[in-house]
Amino acid sequence: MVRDRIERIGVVGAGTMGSGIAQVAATHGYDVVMRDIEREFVDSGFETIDASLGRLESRDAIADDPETIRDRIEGTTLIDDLSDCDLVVEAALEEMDVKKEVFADLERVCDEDVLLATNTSTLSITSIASDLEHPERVIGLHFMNPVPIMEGVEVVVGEKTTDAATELAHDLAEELEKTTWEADDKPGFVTNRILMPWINEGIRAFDEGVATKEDIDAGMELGTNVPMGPLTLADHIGLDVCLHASETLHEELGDRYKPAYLLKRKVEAGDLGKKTDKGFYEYE
Ligand SMILES: NC(=O)c1ccc[n+]([C@@H]2O[C@H](COP(=O)([O-])OP(=O)(O)OC[C@H]3O[C@@H](n4cnc5c(N)ncnc54)[C@H](O)[C@@H]3O)[C@@H](O)[C@H]2O)c1
Repeated sequence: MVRDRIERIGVVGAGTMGSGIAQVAATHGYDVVMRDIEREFVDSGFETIDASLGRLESRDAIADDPETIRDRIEGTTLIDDLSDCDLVVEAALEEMDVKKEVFADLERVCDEDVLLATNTSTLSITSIASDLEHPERVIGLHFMNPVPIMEGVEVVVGEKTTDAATELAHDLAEELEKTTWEADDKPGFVTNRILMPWINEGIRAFDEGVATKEDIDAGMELGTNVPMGPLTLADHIGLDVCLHASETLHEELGDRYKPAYLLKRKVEAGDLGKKTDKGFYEYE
């Protein structure tokens, strides 16, 4: 059973992602409790939120004024202040020990029917929930950076996650005007499994002198129609976050840089994509 009447949302971590999630939830009328371990991190989260709301207001992109939205967010350093939340999203450091500790604390302070979501980029939802009494209400709710701007949210379903928890995660993301897709609890899910080798290859190409960093980014932007090249995107994500994600994937998946077997096979079969009307998709 998960509670589906959501009024108050807890956010653990007030960094890049946590502050963004708190902001988006408050923008959509939810009361939010944003928790970090030190007051200075909570304050810095509020600074990020103020700056972002200011930019959005100047573009007429928010319905309420920034102050009204900000007033819906309560900052705290105490985990117990999350006890009256109807749902919690964890966005603390990308380290298994930290996540496990946070979820053990959440299980202690939150009611049994409260959905506990993690914003992890690569760590296993099943592992994060493995020491809990109620792993069935743990799910991945993987927001993208910057949260107020990016439309997509990846819902990651752990071994023990119930259908009701999965449905609620999709519903909440949609309430926040996001569009979801679902991934199984496999390393890197959909996004980072594919994105991280791409970013690492961009970094290697730069290091090996294939082109300047500007030309690598321009090549990928103009040549493949992505909005940002790998080096610019890595800077936006945070190089530490990229490193953690890459290390997890490396540990779990090994060498992912060889061409995929299915790619070779499709080429040999003459299924070259749009130009032959068939690649991974079919075209008219
Ligand atoms: N940065 C991205 O582009 C991005 C994108 C998607 C998902 N993520 C994931 O989101 C999570 C957060 O990433 P981020 O970029 O916001 O990191 P960040 O370093 O900006 O923020 C993390 C915050 O968590 C706080 N924290 C650490 N331990 C805590 C605890 N026990 N309780 C409460 N707060 C604690 C830190 O003090 C820090 O303020 C990670 O799991 C990351 O992999 C990041």
